Amino acid sequence: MHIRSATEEDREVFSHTLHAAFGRYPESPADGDGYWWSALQMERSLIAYTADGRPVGTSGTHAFELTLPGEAIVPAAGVTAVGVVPTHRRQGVLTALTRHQFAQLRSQGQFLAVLLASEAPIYGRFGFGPATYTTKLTLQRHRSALAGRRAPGASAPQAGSLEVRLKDDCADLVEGLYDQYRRKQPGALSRPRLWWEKRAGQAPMSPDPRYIALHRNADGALDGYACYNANGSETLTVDEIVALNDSAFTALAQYACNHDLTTTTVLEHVAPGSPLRWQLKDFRGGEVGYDTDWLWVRILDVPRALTARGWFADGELVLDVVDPFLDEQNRYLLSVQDGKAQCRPTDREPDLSLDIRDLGSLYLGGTSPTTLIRAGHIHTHNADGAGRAEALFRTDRLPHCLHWF
Ligand SMILES: CC(=O)SCCNC(=O)CCNC(=O)[C@H](O)C(C)(C)COP(=O)(O)OP(=O)(O)OC[C@H]1O[C@@H](n2cnc3c(N)ncnc32)[C@H](O)[C@@H]1OP(=O)(O)O
Repeated sequence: MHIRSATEEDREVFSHTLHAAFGRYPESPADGDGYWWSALQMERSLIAYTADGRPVGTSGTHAFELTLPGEAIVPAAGVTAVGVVPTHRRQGVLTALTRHQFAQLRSQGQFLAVLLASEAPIYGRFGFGPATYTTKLTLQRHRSALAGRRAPGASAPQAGSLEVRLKDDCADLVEGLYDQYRRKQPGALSRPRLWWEKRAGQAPMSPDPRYIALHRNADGALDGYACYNANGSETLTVDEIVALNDSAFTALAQYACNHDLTTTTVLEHVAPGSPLRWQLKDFRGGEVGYDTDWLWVRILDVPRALTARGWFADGELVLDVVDPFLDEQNRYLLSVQDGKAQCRPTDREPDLSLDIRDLGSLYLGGTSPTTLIRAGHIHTHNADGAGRAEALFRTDRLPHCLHWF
């Protein structure tokens, strides 16, 4: 087997090999806009060939920016289009593609890779850990009334306004709002221009017909949108609500739940920690479903990764990090002061011993160290290691990623 980087001329071969891996016939010729793979950059993609020249495996990366805790924005390679044709599975093709890809990424100075996993058991062995989570909230219209604010002494924000547009009539506003939102939201990815141009991915970028409810604050400034469709049924489905503040999110959710001729509203991609359920008069009015992992993180350079994010408590922790896939083991002293970290090799006794995949899970602040200690994945060497890790990795806002790729 040999692996080589693809070129634009390989797009058709790449697409057919990938689709064969999924057992799904391509919906259109490989160059068709409006399909998720049209935003793939061939020069960032790999193809694996058998010794006799048959293409059997694919993988690629998107050039994303990822927002870290503390609103640090860093490059992240979005691993995608991973597929090995059924006749060549379990012979190490993906393993070889991933080794090749990580070597390339490291040689380019990249320190983070991220992905969405088609199946959860695939990627842990390569050092990826689930780092953001998502839920689907289903609300019955008759149980979705809001309770109103009750914070003693706090004044209610001034009411904003809503406007309904066809998605294709306000694509530029939606793109701009998403970009403002993702820069503040830990765990969020950029949506590169190419995705909007190619109408790649899922709504609101894809050509699927949708309405957009735009929200403006009391001063008339745009601060959120909901992308939705009722499709003539009694269920209104909201693909995503993107809001620059909680008031806009609440107003858009309330709008979606109060739509005439519908009985049920499904909010896809509600962030863990969203205040919405707490705002309902009936706490059980929202049924949580599809509570699952979303973005997986692979750290390729521990010191660079840990010093890139913002921190919210001072402290020190010695981490013994094993990376079985890359056959590496290193011990680091992580010291945080005034929101900034230093991370250096050390020979001090460790506080925690952990696998690189578990460090990936902790990295964005969406997974508690205590949970992974209790699960038996992280070993703590002293009585206060868990508490110090908990205090150190905690963030001001839980990470969330809306982007599908
Ligand atoms: C980010 C994305 O693009 S997600 C999309 C991933 N692609 C798909 O789901 C398409 C359908 N599946 C496939 O194409 C293939 O089965 C792949 C890509 C998931 C795996 O490719 P393979 O070449 O078979 O993987 P490879 O042989 O390198 O396997 C390495 C190890 O992972 C394990 N493994 C691979 N796939 C799976 C799986 N789906 N579930 C559990 N274990 C798996 C193998 O058993 C092997 O374990 P071992 O080292 O203990 O023997």
